[in-house]
Amino acid sequence: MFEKLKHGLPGSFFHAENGHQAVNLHDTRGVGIRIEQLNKSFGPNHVLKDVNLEIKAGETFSIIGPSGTGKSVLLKHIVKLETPDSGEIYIDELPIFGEGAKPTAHDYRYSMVFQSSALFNSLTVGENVGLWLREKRVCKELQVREIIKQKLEMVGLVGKEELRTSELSGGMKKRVAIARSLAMNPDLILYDEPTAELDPVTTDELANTILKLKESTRNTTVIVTHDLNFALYISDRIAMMHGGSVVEVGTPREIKKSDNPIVRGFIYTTTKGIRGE
Ligand SMILES: Nc1ncnc2c1ncn2[C@@H]1O[C@H](COP(=O)(O)OP(=O)(O)OP(=O)(O)O)[C@@H](O)[C@H]1O
Repeated sequence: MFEKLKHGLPGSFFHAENGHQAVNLHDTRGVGIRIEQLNKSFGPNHVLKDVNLEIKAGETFSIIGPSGTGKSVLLKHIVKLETPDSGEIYIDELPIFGEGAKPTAHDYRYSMVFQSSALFNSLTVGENVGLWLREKRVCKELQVREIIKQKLEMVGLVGKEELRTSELSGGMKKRVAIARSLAMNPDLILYDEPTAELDPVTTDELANTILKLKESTRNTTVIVTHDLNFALYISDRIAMMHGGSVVEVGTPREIKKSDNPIVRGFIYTTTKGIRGE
């Protein structure tokens, strides 16, 4: 069954660079990301305009901004689902694109939690979480089961292994998608609009889940969201994108106090006038 599924995986939601090496399922480290002068156009649409950004190892970093401003496109470049027209991304100081980029030089694992959760409805919760482990045959079945249990516990879904994903609420699906991403102990985890389609209570629960995960993992977390309150609550630092460029970077406190009119306008429209402290 998993051989079949391998060909149907929707995008690279988990990936190990230097995949020929033995997978260490225990240690997690954060990776540092440096984005330099990144440009990307789709036909006449110049989406990313000289984007520069530095994300520190172990940070929870959110990229916020209005719809259509290039946040998801930027995220896709970090996981190489898109290739830039110019510029470079360095992960732990090693380039991932242009000349000098050697996939074998990288030894980090990354996974992405998509907006849609991208779960297999025909599989149970446990089977979805264990998919990568079984596909890559990284450990024995007994250990796979232990890891599934452990990761479900980490996202607050104890004892839900046998449920079909079609039976779950949107918030639970999101948690399963996170547990599945955690199964490989990623050094870098990326979320694309994690709160989309979630109600305020479920959004709050998800925020607390992500915060709690940071107590037990050392990975770097990058989140794309237009949900300002969510970003302010969970992030170490936030970048604001506008019109394809990064217009401000700072801690939640700095963002709330920013004098940048674009940031102020975004805060005003998304919080209906709640001003920074
Ligand atoms: N594969 C693609 N081909 C053509 N245009 C694309 C492609 N991917 C993204 N775009 C365009 O790039 C622009 C930025 O899209 P992106 O998805 O990054 O926006 P966003 O800031 O994440 O907003 P949203 O939250 O609405 O997705 C949009 O104009 C979009 O239509």
